[in-house]
Amino acid sequence: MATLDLMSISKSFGSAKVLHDISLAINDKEFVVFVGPSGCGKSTLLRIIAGLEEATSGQIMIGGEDVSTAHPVDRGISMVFQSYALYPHLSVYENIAFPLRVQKMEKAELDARVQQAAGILQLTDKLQLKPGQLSGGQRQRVAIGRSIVRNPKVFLFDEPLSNLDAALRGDMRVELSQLHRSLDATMVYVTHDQIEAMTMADRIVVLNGGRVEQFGTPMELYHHPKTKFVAQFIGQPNMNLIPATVSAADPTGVKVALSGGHEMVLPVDGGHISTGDRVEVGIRPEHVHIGDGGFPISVNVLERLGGVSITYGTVGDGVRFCASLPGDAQVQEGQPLALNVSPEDCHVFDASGDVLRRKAAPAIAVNG
Ligand SMILES: Nc1ncnc2c1ncn2[C@@H]1O[C@H](COP(=O)(O)OP(=O)(O)OP(=O)(O)O)[C@@H](O)[C@H]1O
Repeated sequence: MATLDLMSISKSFGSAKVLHDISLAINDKEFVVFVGPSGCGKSTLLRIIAGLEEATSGQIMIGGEDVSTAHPVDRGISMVFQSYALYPHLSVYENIAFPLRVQKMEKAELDARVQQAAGILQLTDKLQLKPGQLSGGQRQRVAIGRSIVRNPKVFLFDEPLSNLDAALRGDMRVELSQLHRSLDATMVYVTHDQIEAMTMADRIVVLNGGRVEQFGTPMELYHHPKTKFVAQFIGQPNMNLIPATVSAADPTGVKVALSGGHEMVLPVDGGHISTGDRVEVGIRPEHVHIGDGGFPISVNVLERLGGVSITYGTVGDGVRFCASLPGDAQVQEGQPLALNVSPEDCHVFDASGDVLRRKAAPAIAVNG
């Protein structure tokens, strides 16, 4: 069992506190992605798990065993870095075999493990080449191979795809997901790319300023973001945020006037807000459709991508708005448009950026 438990991990560099009381319980065989903007502490947290950095306080358990003070090689982890860190003068075979040579593993066992890793990573016919003769994606696979042969309890990946071009990154995302399935291993993966997080993770940890904003499945984060930060970080194109003023609120719903005056009743818990409060209404670009009675948007730029038409414009007092409409949508640059959205698809954020809990039942009181 390779569970990974982080218990109240904090980290300071001098007087700068970069991780604040992080607790996470990662399941055996789970693929967890740490995602967040530059400087939010993702790499530091991964390095603390690896034992390359010491936590200021807190505990790390791998497979139920406290490894907080264990040496990196004794933690049962293996880390793949952004820079592949291959030895240029050694063959692919010797690069993959390297950690086993250090362990002085017996030759037959070593060869079996290298051949098995090479098979999984489709490197069997590349074993005699030098890293300089490989593509970027193949080099990263060699680095992963070196990780696999050690049979770790937990794989750690620190932005392993960021040196690859976009097309190759897409291919490698699929390969890594397949690798996770075939190895059935616990994996923790750091990236600032929300698409990598959404496509590969069983669960995502969104970090912001050294704190966990939310920990959940990709779809939980997409459908039920707890904060404005998560809402805007997850989903492509980004969620729109329209400033609005509350005209009625109670625990069953809120009535708001969007910037520009369009009124909506939204089924969220307005128990702690009052008439006159300023909120923001979050609407995903893919949740709007053209229709009478909707809120008006003036269209500035239209990108016809074939299947969809990405429509950029403004709402109310110049609030930028992006709509993802059907490829053949009747839209023209410079023309006004009315967009409808189902109230159930709207998110409402209070002044501190926290979401107002959505109600399962339709709003009654403020509807009446
Ligand atoms: N050795 C160090 N000494 C001092 N400050 C550090 C050190 N390592 C990291 N930091 C600081 O800790 C914070 C978190 O850094 P970290 O590298 O973990 O962020 P990150 O989320 O991985 O960012 P990126 O995506 O840019 O790599 C940053 O403010 C960084 O400047």
